[in-house]
Amino acid sequence: MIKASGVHRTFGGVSVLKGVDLAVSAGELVTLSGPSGSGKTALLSLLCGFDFPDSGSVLPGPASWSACAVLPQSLGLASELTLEENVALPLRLAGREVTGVSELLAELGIGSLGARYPAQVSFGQQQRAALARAVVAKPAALLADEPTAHLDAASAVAAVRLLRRVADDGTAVLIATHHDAVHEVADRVLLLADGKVRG
Ligand SMILES: Nc1ncnc2c1ncn2[C@@H]1O[C@H](COP(=O)(O)OP(=O)(O)OP(=O)(O)O)[C@@H](O)[C@H]1O
Repeated sequence: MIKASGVHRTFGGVSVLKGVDLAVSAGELVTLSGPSGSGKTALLSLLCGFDFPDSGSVLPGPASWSACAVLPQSLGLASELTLEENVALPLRLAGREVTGVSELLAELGIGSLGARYPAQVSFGQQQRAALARAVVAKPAALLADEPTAHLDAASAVAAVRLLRRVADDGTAVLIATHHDAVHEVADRVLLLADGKVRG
């Protein structure tokens, strides 16, 4: 479950989020649209506990990869680990068997790059590895910020198909995106504008 109730957040005296309410249930894929600078990234940061609201409450907040996986715009891959090791990380941290890593990389078209380090692949390839890392542990919640922003059309199709399947398998998925291809597979499309969520 992903939830925001009455969330307010001000940066440097500018009120960006002015009472945001939203809820995403297990098995639901919800997209968040809104103009550049409307606060989509700020809201995802609050929901995953990277930041804290001035008032109001959020779920899940700070959590493990298995409870809430995050695909930030900056990706956050560990530079000292190969792509394969990055993707395996949530499973290792949870003490779980490492399985499904090469299948995910292959599904996203980067099956031959698993032994490379992030600096040795393109940003779009890094983005696909970060997506694989976000879904590998079948998290209860998944927050993705512009997950197709750096992908070509074919790679974006594979990414969108994977995100939809993850939701169908029971994860609550919230995606900030400008891409129609992602909105098209959503159960609901929300709009963040003037500091509030509608839709
Ligand atoms: N840590 C911060 N410190 C100061 N201002 C911030 C901070 N985080 C966000 N902001 C401001 O909050 C507003 C919303 O930014 P945010 O990145 O959330 O927008 P966005 O909707 O994700 O935009 P985009 O679609 O371009 O990614 C912007 O005006 C931004 O400058």
